[in-house]
Amino acid sequence: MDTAIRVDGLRKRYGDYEAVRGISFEVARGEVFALLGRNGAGKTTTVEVLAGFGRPDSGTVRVLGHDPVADRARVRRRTGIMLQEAGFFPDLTVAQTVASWREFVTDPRPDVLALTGLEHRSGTKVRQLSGGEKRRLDLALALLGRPEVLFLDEPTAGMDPEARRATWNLVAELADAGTTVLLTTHYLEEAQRLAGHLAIMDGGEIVAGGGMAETLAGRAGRVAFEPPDGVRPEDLPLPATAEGPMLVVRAADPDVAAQTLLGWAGERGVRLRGLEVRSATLEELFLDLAGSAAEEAR
Ligand SMILES: Nc1ncnc2c1ncn2[C@@H]1O[C@H](COP(=O)(O)OP(=O)(O)OP(=O)(O)O)[C@@H](O)[C@H]1O
Repeated sequence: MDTAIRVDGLRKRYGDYEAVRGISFEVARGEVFALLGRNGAGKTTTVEVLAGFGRPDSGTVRVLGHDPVADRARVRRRTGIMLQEAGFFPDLTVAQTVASWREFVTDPRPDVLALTGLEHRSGTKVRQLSGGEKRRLDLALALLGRPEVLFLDEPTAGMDPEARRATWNLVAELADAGTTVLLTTHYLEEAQRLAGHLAIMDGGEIVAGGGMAETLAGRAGRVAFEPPDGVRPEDLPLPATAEGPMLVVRAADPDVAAQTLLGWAGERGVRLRGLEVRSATLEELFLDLAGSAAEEAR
């Protein structure tokens, strides 16, 4: 594998508290890798170490083959960073902000405001931008230097659904063009759409991870429908449980289960109202893991 990011046994503490407890993972070039986990899991700490803002207490990290602290200048030139809290000058306009950053970049990309849908806000002062627009400006700045590796820490937090989707498309295009992206997010749909690989952190450790498809494979999907009049769950051809107002069948292949149910319903002239068929989602995996972590803590 052509590795862009390598983390090996990384540990990082704040005083007595160990926020990252010996994690290892690799990200291939041109891949989107999602680092997921509850608040306080250690994601931002990991990204900050990779971005060269802090040294590992033990373990090693490499970005494009370099130590991000010892080779800071070299790594910075080839990476773009969007952290959770961007420091802007509130009285500069969007265009002035971009212009001031361009000075630090050789061969800056000219189209970053168009890419992030901010062209119409060029003349607006940063203090007047909405939270989601500030995230977009931060992303625009991260893209100025045509980075080979992009660190995106909760990039779409606060964005409206349209801006979020536009950002997903942009990230996917960047990855298609060869950019490596390390993404943290609390939007599991975002991770599921964008990332080829993922790691789920909890309490500073990686508790699940691997390829997105493999991680979700073998987990049950679900078929849900409103209970048909006069039908008891035990009459159905597949075991179903009541979840709120719906009956739910869990199955490794939900499409096949739905066909079985529809065939059964067709033969009896019964309608399956509100039918929903869904593959396993990352959200379900995440909630299962969070549930088992909470149980272990008890
Ligand atoms: N500068 C700091 N000093 C002390 N403790 C810190 C510091 N930064 C983070 N922590 C603690 O380290 C742990 C991991 O924090 P981190 O920000 O890496 O988590 P996270 O997974 O990014 O969370 P979130 O989803 O809320 O952004 C948390 O318990 C946090 O309180």
